[in-house]
Amino acid sequence: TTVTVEAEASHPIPTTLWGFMYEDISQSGDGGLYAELLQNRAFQQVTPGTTDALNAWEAVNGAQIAVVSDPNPVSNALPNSLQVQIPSGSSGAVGVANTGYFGINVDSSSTYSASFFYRFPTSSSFEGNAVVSLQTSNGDALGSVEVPISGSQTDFTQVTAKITPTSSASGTDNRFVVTVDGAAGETVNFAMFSLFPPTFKDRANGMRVDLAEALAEMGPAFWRFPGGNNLEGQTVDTRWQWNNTVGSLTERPGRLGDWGYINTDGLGILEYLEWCEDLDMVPIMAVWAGFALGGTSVAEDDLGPYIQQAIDQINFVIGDPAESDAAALRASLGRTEPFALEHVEIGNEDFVASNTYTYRWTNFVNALKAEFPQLRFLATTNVNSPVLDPKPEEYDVHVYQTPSWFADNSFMYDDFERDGTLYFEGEYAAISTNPNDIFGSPDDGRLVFPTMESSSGEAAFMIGLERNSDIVFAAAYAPLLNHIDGTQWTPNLITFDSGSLVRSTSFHTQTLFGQNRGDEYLPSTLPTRGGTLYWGVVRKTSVTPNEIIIKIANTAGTTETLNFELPFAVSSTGSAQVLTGAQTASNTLDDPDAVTPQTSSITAGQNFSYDAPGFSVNVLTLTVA
Ligand SMILES: [NH3+][C@H]1C[C@H](O)[C@@H](O)[C@@H]1CO
Repeated sequence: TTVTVEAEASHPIPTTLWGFMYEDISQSGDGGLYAELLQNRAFQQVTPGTTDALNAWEAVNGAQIAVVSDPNPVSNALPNSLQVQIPSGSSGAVGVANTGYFGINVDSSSTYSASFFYRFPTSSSFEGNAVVSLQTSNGDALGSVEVPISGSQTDFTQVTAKITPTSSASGTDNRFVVTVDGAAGETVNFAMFSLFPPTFKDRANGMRVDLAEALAEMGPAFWRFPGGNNLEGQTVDTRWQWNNTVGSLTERPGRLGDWGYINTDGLGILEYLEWCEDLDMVPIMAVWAGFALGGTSVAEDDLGPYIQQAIDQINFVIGDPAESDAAALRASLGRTEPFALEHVEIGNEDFVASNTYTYRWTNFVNALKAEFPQLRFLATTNVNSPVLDPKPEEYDVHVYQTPSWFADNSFMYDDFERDGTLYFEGEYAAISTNPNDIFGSPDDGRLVFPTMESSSGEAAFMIGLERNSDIVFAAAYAPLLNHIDGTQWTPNLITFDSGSLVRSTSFHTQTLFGQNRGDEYLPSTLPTRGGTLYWGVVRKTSVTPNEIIIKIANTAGTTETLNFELPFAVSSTGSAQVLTGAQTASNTLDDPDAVTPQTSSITAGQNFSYDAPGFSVNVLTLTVA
């Protein structure tokens, strides 16, 4: 294959092109990126007296434990507490243990911040210590600290403690334990426990370090949040609501998320926005748009309060504290300056409810555009179907398909009319090798981890997105994260457990694109539509001398030779970063580095040839002479 490259750029490449779609799915947030180690820490949204209410909690040494609706709760947002009754005649350390999110990683090089609220429902003369410890599941102490508690305390008060383990655990089957001396035979109510390891950039209430660092490696330019289906709620009342996710953790009620587990909302709108700044990402923020996933659409005449909530949400992000209560709330939480915000998405995947989106879109966008004329709003129905008023400036397009679909549709946007509309390829992934059952189970073709076949297919598609980045301003693989022990969707970019993570072959593909961006697109001989070999050429003008970056995807199993003919001289040697492996090669938690990008130097020059291995993603970097 001969590839002739033009000297004149066709268009600038948007800085926002490669980034992340995030939602709390498969414990991506709670139990994942959000660093809180305790599951069910505050008994949010559970029914007192039930077994489920005690999820992740166990009695220690004979304590009688139950979640109760507390007559004197720690807050109105957290009405439940854990009542621990120590039978008279007990002896030794008696209390409760939390098993975390399928385990707790304990590293002796870390100091852990523990806290809980307690009160004695009946005043007592007890004066003693609670022992707060990290233990292996068979009771070996890893670290512990004592905190004084008093029977005179009948209103909730918070105790905090730092635990520095004296040894690291061999695995993650560990527990957080709070006990008192059983001889006292007391009853104690506990509320909102918490256990944090060190966090990314040491932010309070922050992110798990290894996951945050892996995400940063991909060089993302944007962060779409809070969903995805998890924005929507199965019902109107359980939708994501920005104002329930801000302020003190004792003021956040949590909600039943759309993926079947309770969201603490400890990772809330302000934490998301600060996270965007920590990774130099622009937010693409969604507002709830009147449709709940269970099928309810709010009637047009009833949209007012929800539109106001969206206006408040946006004002929390960019408003003037002197003009808006929501912006004043932001300032009261320490952030006077507005955040950067340009794109607001109206709903999620409203093609499932396009019959009501026609009026929901019109009402939301007309109101929001009037309040925030500088913002651009994204529609989430199929492009121009139904026709929407006002005509959307931007659409969020999603596709989950087979690896070959992605190669076959690398030219999808070449055929789009250039009418000023911009496109966000907001979710895409090759998820199954079975075209007749894309969303099926692993024994019917569904991928559990990405493979070199799926990742090279995605790369072919991404090469098309980059060629069409005059109208495609952003694109994200989805979903981003999953906890191996609490997954609702595969494959994912990063799979993790309580103590480790794996960078999938698609993670490496995203990194190869995110870390090798050009500023402008150089047209070249077009790949064959429906073929198996794809390439694209960009120029990086932000460095001197400029760099020419050539991305190549080979979605077939055989090596392909490309002969490049450049319109100007480049250095005689260049670098090649190559991700390649067998068709079904995957990185897994058991073998996290089975397939990793390899960098080597290549012979280059104005005319040179390059052999792209079978099932490969290649990035060639040349220096203009
Ligand atoms: N159903 C998919 C599409 C939706 O937007 C996401 O929440 C889901 C997984 O990424």
